[in-house]
Amino acid sequence: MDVALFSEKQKKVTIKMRILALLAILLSMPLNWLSPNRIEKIFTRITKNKPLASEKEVLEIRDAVCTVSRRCRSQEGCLRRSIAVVVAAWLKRRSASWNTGFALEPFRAHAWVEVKGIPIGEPDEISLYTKVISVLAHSEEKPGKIKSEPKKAQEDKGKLDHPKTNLRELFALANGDKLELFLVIILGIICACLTLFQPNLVADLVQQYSSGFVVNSTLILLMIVIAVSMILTTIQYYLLQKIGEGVVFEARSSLISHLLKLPIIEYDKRSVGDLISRVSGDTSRLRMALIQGTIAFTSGSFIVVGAAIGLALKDMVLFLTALFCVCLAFIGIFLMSNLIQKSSFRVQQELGKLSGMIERDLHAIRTIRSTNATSTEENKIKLQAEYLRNLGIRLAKIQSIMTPISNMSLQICGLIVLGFGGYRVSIGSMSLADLIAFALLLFIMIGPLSQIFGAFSWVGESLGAFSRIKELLVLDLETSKDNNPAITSYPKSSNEGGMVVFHKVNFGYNKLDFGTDIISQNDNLILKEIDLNAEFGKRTAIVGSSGAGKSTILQLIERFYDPDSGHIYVNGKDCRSYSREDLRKLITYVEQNAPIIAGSLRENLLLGNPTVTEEKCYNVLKEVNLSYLIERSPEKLDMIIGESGTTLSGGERQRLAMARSLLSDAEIVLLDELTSNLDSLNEIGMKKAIDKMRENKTVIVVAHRLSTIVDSDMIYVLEHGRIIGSGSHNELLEKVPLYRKLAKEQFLDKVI
Ligand SMILES: Nc1ncnc2c1ncn2[C@@H]1O[C@H](COP(=O)(O)OP(=O)(O)OP(=O)(O)O)[C@@H](O)[C@H]1O
Repeated sequence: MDVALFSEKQKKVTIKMRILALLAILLSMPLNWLSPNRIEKIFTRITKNKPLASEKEVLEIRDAVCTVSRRCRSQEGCLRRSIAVVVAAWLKRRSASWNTGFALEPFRAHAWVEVKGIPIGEPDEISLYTKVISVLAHSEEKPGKIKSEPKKAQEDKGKLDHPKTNLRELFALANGDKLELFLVIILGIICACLTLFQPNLVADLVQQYSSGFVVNSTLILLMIVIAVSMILTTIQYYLLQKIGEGVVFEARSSLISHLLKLPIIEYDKRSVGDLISRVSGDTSRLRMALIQGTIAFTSGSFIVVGAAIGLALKDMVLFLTALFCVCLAFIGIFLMSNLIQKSSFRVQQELGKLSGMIERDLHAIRTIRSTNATSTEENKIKLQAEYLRNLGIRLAKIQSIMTPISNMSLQICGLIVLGFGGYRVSIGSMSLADLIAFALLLFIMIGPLSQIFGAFSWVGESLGAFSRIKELLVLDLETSKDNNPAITSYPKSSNEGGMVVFHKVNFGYNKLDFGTDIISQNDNLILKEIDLNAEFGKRTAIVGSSGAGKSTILQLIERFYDPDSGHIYVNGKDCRSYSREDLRKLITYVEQNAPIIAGSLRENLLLGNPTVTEEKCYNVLKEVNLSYLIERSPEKLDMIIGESGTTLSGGERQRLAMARSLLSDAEIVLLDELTSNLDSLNEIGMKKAIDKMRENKTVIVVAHRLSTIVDSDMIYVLEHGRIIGSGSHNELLEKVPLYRKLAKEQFLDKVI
C-alpha cells in the first residue's frame, strides 16, 4: 500500500529534486543492511554542524523520494524512505532527525523523520509510538533541557548557536538598490583614481616651484581634481546612506512581517522586549556595516591597491617591507573581527533580555508598586544591566585592541618607509620630489587601510546583529503548516454533527518530550482524550477549576496550537484541512482579560470588521451598555483609549471586546471569561447579548461564574485536562460532584 501521506499527487516534484532523491536512495542503500544503532552513529556524525532543514524542505525531499521509488512509497518502506530522506537532506547540506520506534496493540515498528520534534508527513498515530532511537539533528535541542540549563550553559549555547551570516547575505538586502550600489562602486573607483593622481601632480608642482610660485595648469588641474573628488565623495556618501536606510527598511519589513506571522508557540518562548529590540536596535546596526564596509572595501581597497602598485614601482624592497607589516596586522584583525561578531551577538542578545525585563515590569507596574517589589525588580534589572556592561566591556576590549594594533602597524610602516626613503635621498639615489610623492602615496594609502581595518570591527558588530535578525527569519511561519495534505485523508469523527467537534484530542504545550517517554508524555498533556460537541444555534459552556485547560480548548479551535493527537472538526471538516486564515474567518474570539489595542474606540471596533458602518458601531455600543463612553467624549468613536485600554475599567474592556465580536459575521463565537469583571446588571445585559447571538451562531463560553452559564444548552466540566461530565445544569448537579461543589459555592445548587 502506498503511504497515505505521499503528497506527490498534490505537488509537482522537480527534476532536480528527483535526481537528488535518486542519488540519496543509491547512497543510502548500504545503510538499509545496518543495525539501527549503526545507522544512528553514522547519522549523528553526518548531521553534525549542518543547519537544520525546514519542515517544507524535508516534506519536499520526502515527496521526491516517494516519487522516484515505489518501495519507499509503501508503508513497509519506512526505513528505506526515512534513511533516504536524511541522506538527501545531508546532500543539501542540511540535517533532520531520524527516528525509529514502535507502538503496541497491535505491535508495529516504524521509522520516520522529524524537524524540531515534528514528524514530517506522518499521520497523527505516530504520537502513539515510543521512540527507540532518535538521532537529533545538530541544531535541535530539547526545550525541556533548555529550561533546566544553568545560566552558564545557556550562555555557552548562545556563544555557539547563533546562525552564521556573511557580508554577501547582508548585501543581498540591498538588492532593490542594485543600480545605486553599482553607482557607488563606480564613484568609489573614480574617487580612488583621482586620489591616486594627486601625488603625481604634487610632485610635478614641487619640481615646477623650484624656480618660483606661479599659478599654472598643474595647479589648476590639482584644484579641479580635489574639488571633483570632494563632490563625488559627497554623492557617494549620500547614496550609501540611502542604500543603508533601504537595507534597514528591508530588514525591518521582513522582520515585521515574520514577527506577526510566527506560530503562537514561538511567542511563548520569547519576551516581547527582546523581539522589539531586534526590530529597532539590531536592524539599525546593519546600516554602519553597509556604509563603512562598502567605502572601505570598494574605493578604499582600490586606493590601497593603486597606491601599493605606485609604491612597488618606486621602491620594491621598501614596499615589500611595508606589505609584510600590513599583512601581519591584517591577519590579527581578521581573526579579531570574528570574535567581535560573536561578542556583539551576545551583547545584543542580553540587551534583548534587558528590554524584555523592562517591558514586563512596565506592563505590571501597578502590581509591582502595590506589592512593594520595586526595589527587588530594580535590582534584577540592574543585575542584568551590569552583566550587559561586562559583556560590553569585553567587546570594547577586543575593539580597542584592534585600533592600536592597526594604527601601530600602519605607523611602523610609515616610519620604515620614511626612514629608508630619507636615507636614499641622502645618498642621492632618490630625489626629494620622489620621496614626497612616495610619502604622499603612503599617506593616501594609510587612510583607506585603517578604514578597512576599522570596517572589520563595524562589519563584525553588524553581522552579530544580523545573526539575531536571521535567527527569527529562519523560523517557519504559522502558515507553513497550513493545509497539511496528510490531514484531509483522516476519517471523520463518529460523533460528528456539531459545528465544533473534539474527538479524542490530546494536547500538551511542551512538544519536546514527544515520544521520548510515554509516561512523562502523558504527564505533560494539558488536555487528555477530550470529546466535545458544540452545536449550531446552541450555547455550549466549559467550566472547571483554574488551570484545568478551558482556555486551551478555545486556543486549539483557533489553531493557535495543533493537537498532539485526535481531531478537531469545524463545520464537519478537520480544522487542519482549512488554512488558518479561512478557519479564523469562521470564528470570533474574545480572549481572557479582553485585551484592547492602544488607539481609538473605532480602531478597536473595526479590528477584523473593517467594513462595519458607524451606525452599527453605535448600536453595538448601546447593546453592551457603553454608549455613555461616546456621549461623554467630544471625539465620539475617535476617543483614544490608551495603551492596552488602560483608560477603561476591566468591565468596560470586556464589554468593548464583546461589542467587537457582536460586529463580526463569524458563525462560531468563543468567549473566555467574558463576564468576570462585570456587575450583576451588566452581566444580565451581556447574557442577553450572548443569547441573541446563539440564535444563528455556535457559542462556546468559558466561565468561572456559573450564573452566566447555568442555562446553557450543554455544559462540559473539565478537571485536570479531562472532561469528567457533560449535560445540562440539572443533570450535572446530580451526577458530577465537582460541578455540584462549584455550584454550591456560588449558591446555585438548586435545580432550575
Ligand atoms: N502558552 C503556554 N505554555 C505552556 N503552558 C501553558 C500555556 N498556557 C497555559 N499553559 C498551562 O496549561 C494549563 C491550562 O491552562 P488554561 O489557560 O487552559 O487553563 P484554564 O482552565 O483556562 O484556567 P483559568 O480558569 O485559570 O483561566 C495551565 O496549567 C497553564 O499553566
